[in-house]
Amino acid sequence: MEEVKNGTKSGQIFDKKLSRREMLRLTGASGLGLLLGGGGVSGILAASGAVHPAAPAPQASSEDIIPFYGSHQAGILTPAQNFLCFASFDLTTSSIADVKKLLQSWTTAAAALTSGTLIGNANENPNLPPSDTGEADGLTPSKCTITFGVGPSLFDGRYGLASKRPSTFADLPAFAGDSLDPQWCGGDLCVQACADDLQVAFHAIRNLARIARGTAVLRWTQEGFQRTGGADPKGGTPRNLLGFKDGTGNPDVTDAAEMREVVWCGSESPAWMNGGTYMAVRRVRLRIEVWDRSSLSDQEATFGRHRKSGAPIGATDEFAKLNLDAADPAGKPVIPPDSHSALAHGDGTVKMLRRSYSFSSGMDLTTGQLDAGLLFISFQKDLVKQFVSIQKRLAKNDRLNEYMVHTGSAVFACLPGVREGGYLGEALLG
Ligand SMILES: C=CC1=C(C)c2cc3[nH]c(cc4nc(cc5[nH]c(cc1n2)c(C)c5CCC(=O)O)C(CCC(=O)O)=C4C)c(C)c3C=C
Ligand SMILES: [Fe+2]
Repeated sequence: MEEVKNGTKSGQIFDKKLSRREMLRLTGASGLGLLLGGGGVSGILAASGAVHPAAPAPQASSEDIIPFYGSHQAGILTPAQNFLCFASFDLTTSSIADVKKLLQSWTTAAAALTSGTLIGNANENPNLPPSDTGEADGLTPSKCTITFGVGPSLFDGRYGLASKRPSTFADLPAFAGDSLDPQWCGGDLCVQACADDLQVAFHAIRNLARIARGTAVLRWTQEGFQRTGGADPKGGTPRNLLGFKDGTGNPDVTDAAEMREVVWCGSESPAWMNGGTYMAVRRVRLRIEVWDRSSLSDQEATFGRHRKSGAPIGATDEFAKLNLDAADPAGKPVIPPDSHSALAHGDGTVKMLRRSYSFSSGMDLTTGQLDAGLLFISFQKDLVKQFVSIQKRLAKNDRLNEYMVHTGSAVFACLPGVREGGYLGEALLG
């Protein structure tokens, strides 16, 4: 391993054909098995920090590239791309140095993946497993963003980080009606890869998991989708699987002051989270078979909005303000107080930025029903004041509860953005 880290020998690996004997000598006694079985060449490259972008894909144009480096991570305010591949990881190492090395390697790899270049420089050598798995070779970057977070469990006793955990950063409390399956919960690290092409997003997760071998393993994954830009060239608010426009009431991501108020952590947070944000993830299965049998007026009363326009009940403009005081001549509220929008809105002072994706993961073999729903993702600067307070209200009274069940839950601290030459989590682990 050491030999590979040092310049000349790694140069030999990449430039010259190696005999089997040379290969064994280079990789040490158990080396080749280790190389191929755990992490392969990209694992070695990752461990040595030698993951370098190759030549850009010829078709890549600037509109296809969302810059990876910046003061905040991409994939948070970025308008949601067509596809999502989400992965939660468990660390298997007991060494904080390994965690740091992994985040350094992920940083270099993510910069390559989001610019549409191959990972590593062992993609031509017939004697080595390629350092990039290749399925995105020649594809455009497709607006790929890769957003990284760390879970509360990173701050348990394993890495000496307990004193750095912000007091409000903990697993979410149990909510009424939760039916969580541990298979869809938690994680030490998360990676949210979004792109306008599913193969590009999948490629990102696959290669980051490959690089992590020996240090972290996948805990759970979920793919997601929304309507594509091709199917909706005007880019209206996407509809969820219940047929309703979802995202209308989001705060304006172009309003920097509002984003500082709602999303970005500032000086009130520990320095390592300055410019970061907290992510809440809930895997929500929708009872679509039940929903499909309910009347349009029941459906609209459930959301407090019209299905066709997305406007609040009683209004015609999708973006009209929710008037929760409006009443009909008999004094009955026009928007049901237990509708999803009314409860989520509350008095309008507590907001979050939602960036969810629909999912369809085959069927439940025991019931014959679709395992489909919403991978709810929200970003906020304070999980307790924002996500928890809204979800408590919803869990208790939301009309939508009849049609959904929360089966997975996780929270992550999405690290601040990375400057060129820096790495993810530098302020936490540096
Ligand atoms: C705790 C936060 C929320 C969860 C969980 C949640 C689940 C969930 N939501 C929909 C569909 C819609 N949500 C809508 C609005 C809305 N939802 C939340 C929060 C949670 N939703 C908020 C804060 C808001 C905005 C309220 C406001 O101030 O106006 C809407 C209406 C359109 C819109 O504003 O986006 C829909 C539709 C589903 C299907 C779901 C779980 C599966
Ligand atoms: Fe909602």
